Amino acid sequence: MEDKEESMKKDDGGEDILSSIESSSKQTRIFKIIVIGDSNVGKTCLTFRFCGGKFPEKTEATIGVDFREKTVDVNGETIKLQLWDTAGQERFRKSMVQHYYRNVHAVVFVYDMTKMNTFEGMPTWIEECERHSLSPDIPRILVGNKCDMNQKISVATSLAQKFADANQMPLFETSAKDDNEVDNVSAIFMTLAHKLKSQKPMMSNDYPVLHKYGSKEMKRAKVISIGREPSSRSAVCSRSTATSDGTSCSC
Ligand SMILES: Nc1nc2c(ncn2[C@@H]2O[C@H](COP(=O)(O)OP(=O)(O)OP(=O)(O)O)[C@@H](O)[C@H]2O)c(=O)[nH]1
Repeated sequence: MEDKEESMKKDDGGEDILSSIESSSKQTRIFKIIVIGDSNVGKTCLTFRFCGGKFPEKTEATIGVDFREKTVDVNGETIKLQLWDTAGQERFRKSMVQHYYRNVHAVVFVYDMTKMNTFEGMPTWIEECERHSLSPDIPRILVGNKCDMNQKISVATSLAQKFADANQMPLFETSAKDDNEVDNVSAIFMTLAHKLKSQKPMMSNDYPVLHKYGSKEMKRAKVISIGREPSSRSAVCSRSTATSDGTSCSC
């Protein structure tokens, strides 16, 4: 004879309830990572490379924020990284800045290895984080981008490493453009994912910002062209590398 409880499950939809309780307890954790730095350093290209797997053929200056997500596996747990690719240009940031810094779990600071002024701007970006009350304890990573342009590098690794050490963050030197650097680009975000895994969860239905500034609003906030052409340079990075544990070395 069929067990009474078992028959109730089937008759009154008990099985569905049980499985929905089970699946909600396994909800994917979501972590918000902001990517900041001066205009033109390659923030959009880095996030696109990580989430879309390739270098975008054409990019335009970001207005407000652009938004990408990637689901990754960290030691058997599926977590979602929500990347906020912010505008570098002051005039395109103003109205959105408050939103960037809300509920942030990690920060990626990006400079262009061929432009010293973008590296010199790093303290200002750190100060902006502090001004918006970001805890100094949240994981942060310093990224030197465009290492493929090895003839034009103006920010020495030793200098960047010193700055990274002084600010207690790992340094990655990489290229969003160079296909050989794809693993290093992933390593930036996977390093953060590993650090974040041990942190307090943010469940998908606890996260209104995802919906408000996600799919809908982000599409609207997307970019207009200011006529920037994609770079025509192509080079093989012989310079640097980053490893998944967040270290950086010169080769
Ligand atoms: N050579 C080279 N060019 C790159 C690399 N990453 C980005 N670029 C180029 O740099 C320019 C700016 O890239 P974006 O990703 O739009 O820069 P951004 O930091 O998002 O700029 P804003 O949206 O204005 O803040 C584009 O022409 C890209 O093609 C790289 O790794 N190597």
